[in-house]
Amino acid sequence: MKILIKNAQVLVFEGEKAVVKKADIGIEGSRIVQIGEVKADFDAQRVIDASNMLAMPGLINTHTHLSMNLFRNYADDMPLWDWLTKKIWPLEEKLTAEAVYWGSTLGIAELIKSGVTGFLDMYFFAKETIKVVLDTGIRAYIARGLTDEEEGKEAQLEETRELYQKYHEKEGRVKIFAGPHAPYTCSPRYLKKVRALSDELGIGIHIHLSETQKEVDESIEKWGKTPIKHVYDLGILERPTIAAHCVHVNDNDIEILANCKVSVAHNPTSNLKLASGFAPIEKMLKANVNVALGTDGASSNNNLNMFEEMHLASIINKCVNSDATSVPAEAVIKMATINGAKALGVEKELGSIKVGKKADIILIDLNKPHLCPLHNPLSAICYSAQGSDVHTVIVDGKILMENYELKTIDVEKAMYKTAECSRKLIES
Ligand SMILES: CSC[C@H]1O[C@@H](n2cnc3c(O)ncnc32)[C@H](O)[C@@H]1O
Ligand SMILES: [Zn+2]
Repeated sequence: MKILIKNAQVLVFEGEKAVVKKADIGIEGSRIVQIGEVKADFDAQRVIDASNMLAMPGLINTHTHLSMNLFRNYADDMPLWDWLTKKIWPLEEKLTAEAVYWGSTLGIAELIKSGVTGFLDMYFFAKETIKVVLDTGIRAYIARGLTDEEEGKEAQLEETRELYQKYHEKEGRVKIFAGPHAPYTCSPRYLKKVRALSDELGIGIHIHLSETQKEVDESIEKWGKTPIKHVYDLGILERPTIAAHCVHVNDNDIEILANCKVSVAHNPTSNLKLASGFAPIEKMLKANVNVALGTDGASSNNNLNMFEEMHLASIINKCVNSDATSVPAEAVIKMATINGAKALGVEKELGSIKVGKKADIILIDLNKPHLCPLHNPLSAICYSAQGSDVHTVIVDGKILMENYELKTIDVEKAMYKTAECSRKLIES
C-alpha cells in the first residue's frame, strides 16, 4: 500500500534542531520513502490532503498501565502509598483477563485518539494487552509486572519468558520488556533474577524508581543507599533500563543514570496529582540523561493525553527553576518522540519523520481557534494543542484513525465493556 500525504507542514529533526517545513510525505508499505515534493508518478493508492495540517512523528508514551482506566476517577486525592495499598492493590487482586482485555482496548482507543503510536505498558494479564495491540495496529512494548512480596512469584518470570518466545518482534510491532515493579516490592534476590532474565533474553528492563521521598527514606534506612544506587549495585542498570519517575534524585543518582545510559520516563501529571514532587528534568537533561515522557495509568492521571504531559513538563520546570527558558517546547517535543524511541532502543526505526524510518506519523488539524495564528508550530504543539486536535494517525504505514474516526476499534463497545468490567471488580 502506498500513501501520499500532500502539502503538510512537517516536523523534522535536523541534527539536534526541530524544524517545520512544507512538504509531501510518501509512504510505501510500513516505511517513509520520500519527503519533499513527491512526484506525480508515485502512484499512491491513498492521497491525504494535509494542506492545513502539521505532520509530526507519532507520540511515544514510555510509561503507562493501560488497563488502570478500569479505576479511572475511582480513587483520587490521595498520596501514592495510601492510593496503592488501600484502593488499587485490593482491586487488582480481583483483576480478570476480560477486564484487562477491555481496559486495554479502551486505553488504546484513547492513545490513538490523542496521537500516540507506541507505548510501554507495565501490567498484569499482558497477553490480553498484546492481543489488542495486534488487532488494533498500534505499536507496543510490554512488561509483565513483577513483584515478589508473596511466595510463588517465580511463575511471573517464566511468564515473561513465554511472552518473549511467543510475541517478541511479533508483526514487528511488539517487544517484550522485563517489568520489576519497584525496589520496594522486589527483593534483591528477585531483582538479580530479573537481571539474569534480561541478559538471557536480551530484553530491556522497566521499573518505577525514586518516585517519592518516602521511597528514598525507606531505601536509605533499609539498604543504606538510595533506590537508584541500590538497583545499580544489583546490576539492573547495566541492562537497557527505562526508569519511571526519578523524582527524588541526588547528584550521584543522576551521574549513575547518565553513566549507565538509563532513560527516565517523566510523568508530570501523576507526580503532581499524587503529590510525589517535581523531577529535576533540566538537571537530568544537562547531565545527558535521556528523558522521555509518560502518562502513568489513567487512575493516577486521570487520562492518557501526552499533549498534557508535554505542556506540564515544560511549564512546571520553568516555574521550579525560576527560569522561563527552562525545558522549552523543542525539548519536550523531543521527549515525547525521539527520546521515547531512544529509551526503547528503536531510534533507528522510530521517533522522527525521516526517509527509511517506519511510518508512524500523526496529523494535527491546524484549523482550530486555539491554534491560530500559527506563529511558531513548536510552541503550538507544546503550549496550545490538545490531544483532540489529532486528525489522522498512521502506524507502520497503516491508517488507524482518519478524520477523527478510529478504523480498528469499536470505541462504543470498548467503553461499555470497560465500564461493565470495572463495575464488576468494584462491586465483587
Ligand atoms: C506490577 S504491575 C504495575 C503496578 O504498578 C502500580 N502502579 C501504578 N501506578 C504506580 C505508580 O505511580 N507508582 C507505583 N506503582 C504504581 C499498579 O497499580 C500495579 O500494581
Ligand atoms: Zn507507574
